[in-house]
Amino acid sequence: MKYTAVNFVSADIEEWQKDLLIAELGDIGFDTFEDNEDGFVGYIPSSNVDIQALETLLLVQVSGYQLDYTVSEIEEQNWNTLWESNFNPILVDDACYVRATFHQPKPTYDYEIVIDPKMSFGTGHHQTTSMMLSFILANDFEGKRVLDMGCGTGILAILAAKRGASSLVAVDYDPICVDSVEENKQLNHITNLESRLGSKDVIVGGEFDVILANINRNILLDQLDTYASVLEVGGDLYLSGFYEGDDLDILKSKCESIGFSFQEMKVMDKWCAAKFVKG
Ligand SMILES: C[S@@+](CC[C@H](N)C(=O)[O-])C[C@H]1O[C@@H](n2cnc3c(N)ncnc32)[C@H](O)[C@@H]1O
Repeated sequence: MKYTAVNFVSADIEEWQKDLLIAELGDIGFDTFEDNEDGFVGYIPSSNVDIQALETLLLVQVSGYQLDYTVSEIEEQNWNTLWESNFNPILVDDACYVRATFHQPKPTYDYEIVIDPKMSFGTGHHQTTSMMLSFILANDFEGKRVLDMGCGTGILAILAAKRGASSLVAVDYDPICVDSVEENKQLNHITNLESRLGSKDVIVGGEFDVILANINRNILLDQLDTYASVLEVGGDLYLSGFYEGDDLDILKSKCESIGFSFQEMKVMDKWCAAKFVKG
């Protein structure tokens, strides 16, 4: 499988510039980013990218930051070895230890998740994943039917399973992520998790008590009506992948207009996560 990479060639690219690039490329489906020796790179499966949208975005937006960039296609395999050298274990809220297969187990913590992310997003290192894991740790999942939309590695569904969820559906439109969920559920001995390839179309008609969706503002806005149609009254909706401020206000007002009430939000480095309940 081929990936399209946009490489921002600058040794001293600022953190705020990276955040903006993540937000803007995220709107057209980029979800994997990393620093490398030449600068900052965003990746997307080539089959998911609209090259015209990408070129327009780079021309109109990114050139405004005066950043040089190159666009290229890479093979998935090249990238797999990169994350392995960069992935350190991470501890969330002193309770959930996330590690790769090649790290030593740490039985000291309440929950341990073993992840083999390959090309998928979701190791707990990104602020949005970390805040969603915090929500899962702090809320009741016992006996709940859970949907993890935009599941990446499946990390959120895996923690929800370990917190007692009765059944889980993990959905991603990227086949690499679906393979990754299958692999990660074995690594974590999870037997009640079903992975599905697709998007909001594959959940129509479903019934869930909890929805977890860490994607990005525009995709969430597009999918909220579907979430409302498959979530039970009183069910919990956790969203992330957007910024505090305007993004949050826009999502909040859309949620409230379709019957969700806002409960709580978390903010980490400008990223935001929010909990809503269906009225
Ligand atoms: C930010 S990652 C989140 C991964 C993981 N849930 C986490 O919290 O770390 C977003 C994921 O959503 C998927 N995605 C993006 N747009 C989607 C869409 N329209 N339908 C389904 N999945 C989508 C991407 O492939 C990616 O795996």
